[in-house]
Amino acid sequence: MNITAAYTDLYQITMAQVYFGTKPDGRAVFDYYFRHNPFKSGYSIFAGLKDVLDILETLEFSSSDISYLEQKGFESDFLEYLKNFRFKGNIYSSKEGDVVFPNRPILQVEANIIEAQIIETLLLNILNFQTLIATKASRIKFSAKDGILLDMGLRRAHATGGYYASRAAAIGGFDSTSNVKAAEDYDIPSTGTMAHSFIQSYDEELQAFRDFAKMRPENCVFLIDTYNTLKSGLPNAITVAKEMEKRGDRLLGVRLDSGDLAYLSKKTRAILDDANLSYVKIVASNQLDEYVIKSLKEQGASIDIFGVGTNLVTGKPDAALDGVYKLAEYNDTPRIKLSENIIKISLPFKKQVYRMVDDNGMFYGADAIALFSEGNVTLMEHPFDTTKSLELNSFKHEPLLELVMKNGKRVLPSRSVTEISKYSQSRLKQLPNEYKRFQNPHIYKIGLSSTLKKERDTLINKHKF
Ligand SMILES: Nc1ncnc2c1ncn2[C@@H]1O[C@H](COP(=O)(O)OP(=O)(O)OP(=O)(O)O)[C@@H](O)[C@H]1O
Ligand SMILES: O=P(O)(O)OC[C@H]1O[C@H](OP(=O)(O)OP(=O)(O)O)[C@H](O)[C@@H]1O
Ligand SMILES: O=C(O)c1cccnc1
Repeated sequence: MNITAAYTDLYQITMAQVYFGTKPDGRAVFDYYFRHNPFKSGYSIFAGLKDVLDILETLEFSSSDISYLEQKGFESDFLEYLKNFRFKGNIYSSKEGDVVFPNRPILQVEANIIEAQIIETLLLNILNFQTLIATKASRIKFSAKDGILLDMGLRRAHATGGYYASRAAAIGGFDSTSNVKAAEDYDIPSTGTMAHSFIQSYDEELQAFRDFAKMRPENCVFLIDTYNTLKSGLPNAITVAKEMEKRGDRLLGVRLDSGDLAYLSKKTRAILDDANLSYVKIVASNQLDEYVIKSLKEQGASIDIFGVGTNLVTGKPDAALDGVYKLAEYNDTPRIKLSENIIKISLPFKKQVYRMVDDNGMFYGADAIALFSEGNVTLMEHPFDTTKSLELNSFKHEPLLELVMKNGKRVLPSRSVTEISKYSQSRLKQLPNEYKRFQNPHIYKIGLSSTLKKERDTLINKHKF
């Protein structure tokens, strides 16, 4: 997608002009984090990093952006600066695909304050959306278990968001997408079946299947619910599957898109098996989500492949991830944002986050945040409850934030969607099941090093009225 530096909120540019006029060399550290897991989930899957880094490496204001800002009254010396604008900062980030939790830095930007401010909106826009959809996809994968997952959502996505949704779905565990552009650009497997319109355009359903099977025998899947699933679609599919066998072809599957998917899939499986077509797979679609798929599994539905659209790409029922970008340090001095709501008080300083891993390689259920300069952490304190703390000496400490961009250039090669997805699955295996259940999942602990907590409390007291 062609994104220029004007892909931001106006107030970022307005603030940037003031910085330009008063402290053009200021250095800032900003934290990206979110406050709640979406979908009442016990975890989230971090996604969108590659797109952010790709965009930042070449981000510029176009000449038409500059003309527009000129009309808005921005001053000429500032516009000259914007003409040569480049992001030249450093980024420390969690790995894309990692399992992440609320209220701990997932990514930190360390840059000139003007640059760090201008990129805020695009960074939030991409990370919040992809993390939301990757988390949804991962929950659907959790329900589908070994079932294959197809993303069919582009038509129902929020306009061009469908492009990033398909990438995020693949990171969260989807096996392929119907979205040709996303598949092409991100090297995601693409697949597809057929629409009702194709069958409706023929006088006879049987002829529709015959033509399709002759011209597109590879990975051929018949949609069998246009007129009557068990009385018309399935018998016609079986007739054509037998004709395909005579030509040395094999029907890949049939798709159910309405009705009781548990009942129809079991009946369809039995009838296909009776016809010696046990290799023909059953695809199901129709407003599926993690709960419907879980229920279908519990009912013993015979579904090999789940096609999911609307509920995946819109992140239903949660419209957005509440990710924020907060100033933590300015010119090497710590900064804080206070709030009456203690969960909204930001954390000062450049930081590192350590994940506690037990002897079996499983996550213990605690991430500890420390000053970057501390180097490690031995005791983690509850952010506000003084009676709660955790000794960390018995765990392996995994630092989660790594330098991914230095002076505006990537320092690590970008990974393919397949690699990120595999990494995500392996990290989810390390997360104990109690954090993955849908109802009242265990709450993963986030704590502060004693030094960070003390420094934060000093700042709270300094700014308290
Ligand atoms: N056995 C089942 N258990 C739980 N949910 C199911 C089952 N079968 C289907 N569903 C889900 O129930 C919903 C049924 O949708 P709906 O009421 O629109 O019926 P429909 O069969 O799609 O009718 P239409 O012919 O209008 O498409 C869908 O979300 C579908 O995935
Ligand atoms: O239900 P979703 O999870 O959003 O999955 C995508 C839906 O989109 C298609 O229907 P549509 O009616 O748009 O076209 P069709 O004629 O191909 O069925 C497909 O048949 C699915 O039902
Ligand atoms: O390939 C399919 O079956 C498909 C693709 C998009 C939407 N609905 C179905």
